[in-house]
Amino acid sequence: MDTQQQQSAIQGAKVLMVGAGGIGCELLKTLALSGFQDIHIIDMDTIEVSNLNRQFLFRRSHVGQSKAKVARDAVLRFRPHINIRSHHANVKNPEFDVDFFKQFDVVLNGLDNLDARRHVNRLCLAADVPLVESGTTGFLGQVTVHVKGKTECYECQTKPAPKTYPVCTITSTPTKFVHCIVWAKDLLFAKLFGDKNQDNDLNVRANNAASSSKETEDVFERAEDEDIDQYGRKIYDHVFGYNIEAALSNEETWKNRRRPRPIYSKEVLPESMSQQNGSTQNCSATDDDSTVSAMPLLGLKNPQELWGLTQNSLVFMEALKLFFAKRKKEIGHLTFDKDDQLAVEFVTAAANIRAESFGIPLHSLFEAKGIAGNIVHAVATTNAIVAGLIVIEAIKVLKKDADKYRMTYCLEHPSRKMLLMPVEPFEPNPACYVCSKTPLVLEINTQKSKLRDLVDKIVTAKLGMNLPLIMHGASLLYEVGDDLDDIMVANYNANLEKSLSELPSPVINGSILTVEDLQQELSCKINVKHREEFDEEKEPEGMVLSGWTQSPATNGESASTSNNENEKAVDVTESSSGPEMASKKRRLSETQPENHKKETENVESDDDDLMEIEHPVMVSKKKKRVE
Ligand SMILES: Nc1ncnc2c1ncn2[C@@H]1O[C@H](COP(=O)(O)OP(=O)(O)OP(=O)(O)O)[C@@H](O)[C@H]1O
Ligand SMILES: [Zn+2]
Repeated sequence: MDTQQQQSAIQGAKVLMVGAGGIGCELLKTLALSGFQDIHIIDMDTIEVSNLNRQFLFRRSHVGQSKAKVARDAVLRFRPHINIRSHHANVKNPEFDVDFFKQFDVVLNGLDNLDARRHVNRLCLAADVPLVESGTTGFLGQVTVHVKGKTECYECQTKPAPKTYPVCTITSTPTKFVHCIVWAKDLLFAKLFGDKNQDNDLNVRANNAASSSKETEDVFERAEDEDIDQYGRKIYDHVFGYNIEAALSNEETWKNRRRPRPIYSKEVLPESMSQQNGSTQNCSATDDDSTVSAMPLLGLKNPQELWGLTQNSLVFMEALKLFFAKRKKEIGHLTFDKDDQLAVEFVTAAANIRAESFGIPLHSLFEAKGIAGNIVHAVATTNAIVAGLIVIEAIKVLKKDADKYRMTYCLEHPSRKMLLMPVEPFEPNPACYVCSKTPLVLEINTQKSKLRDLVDKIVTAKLGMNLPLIMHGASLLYEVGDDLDDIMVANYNANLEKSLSELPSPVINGSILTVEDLQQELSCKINVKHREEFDEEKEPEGMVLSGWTQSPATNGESASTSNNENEKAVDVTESSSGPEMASKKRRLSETQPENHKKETENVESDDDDLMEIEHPVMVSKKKKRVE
């Protein structure tokens, strides 16, 4: 195809871009400059100050406005005659159904979360529209191409589960700062300011459980007339003092571990907090409650500075008071948000006090925020490179140049002098439940587990279904939708509370469930296996879903790259702790079988196990796409 034909393919194409953030801004600009003329953008977010350093289509005056709309307007200024439509909405909304997707020639993802990526993958499969998927994490990035029936879909390869920590490490025996952060944000912050009804393992208790000074259930409740300073000290003493003492009384735990030190407020805080320069009373009446912060009240300016125990204790108290004084209405509904300054201050301080107690090095607010928010600082250049690669692949897709499709990985360290590693796409995984409709196996205690557990932990969390429907034989057990009448809703709600074996159509060992999402046009079968016991640490969900494996046929085979210099192949494996590639294996492709050469390189991973990020997934790439 000559340049003229390529240009007309570009000009005639209708493109959907999902996400107008770091990658999206670059992508929209590159699409417009490459000659694309009909572009839809979906983004659900508004612009934040923290976006401005890299999302260059946005200015300070746009803060609070729709990303999709502002991005559109910015590009129309230098390409006024092209057609750009913006949708300030969640791509999971029902209006973006299969018919909506069918109008596009290609869909380009610039998203930042697995959930939305999976949803778009399913709609692209259902609408039979090619998808170019992307992601970046710092210096790492990737662009992959997914064409139904020809290449693997986005979900053909299992994604590494987010990093989790054993409950007892978090509640009783932290050894790293990240453990203290998880405790401060998921347990303490959630207990104080989040939904009170949620289960919470906050209370560290000795096995005899007798030594906690108070009825733990009551400690976190603040009585109407309770003085806020008293309340703050009570929480402080409970979580950093009594609970540590209670834990210490369990001698077994500390046989081979460093013993933590209980810390009480009277050791570190002045008798009266009003003696300090910080006090909520000093807050000016004009303060915007949503941006309220403890740091300025305590004369703390530099987020990169390391605070000592006393400063952390003061921040802890001050932040807690500010939540009650300024953000009372939100208490009971808050979840930790890395962009919520007061929440970050509270979590940093609490994590540091706990770290001090356990002899773990303290961290600055800046560092703590990065850990708590799973932040890997974005690199604008990686986004720009990835956006360019997306457009290159989109053009190949439009030209139907299937043999030229490439998945490209941006590496942090050169490998054979290359920072961009192109790999041929692979064929669909026959064991993929999304594109190959392979049945799944669920091991579950059918007598104890409720339908609600199945819906929450498997259908929603694992299978990523938005509007699920669950059937057993001809019996409809559960469905979600707007058009259900009251009787149906009541029936389904009643079913949710029943154990699987008590359902109107009992689900027992050997039962086969059909789970569907009508919006995603996805249906899969689940073979149920009854199992009595689950390992609390290793299988905390109390059920195990399997059957969705890497394609067995793909193991050990190589893939050729586009770089014909040596026809190399890459086998990129992600480290369990994050996006760093633990090892990269390259070998000569099938085109040079007599020379099968294998080498492994280690790429240094300089991060610890601190992230649970949703990031580009670098997995083993093994089998060539069917031509
Ligand atoms: N379900 C969704 N529907 C529509 N847009 C989405 C959805 N999920 C994520 N996005 C958008 O994808 C974009 C991802 O961009 P990016 O990774 O740069 O994140 P960000 O939120 O802009 O930045 P940061 O997370 O670093 O503060 C965001 O603008 C976000 O609103
Ligand atoms: Zn698949």
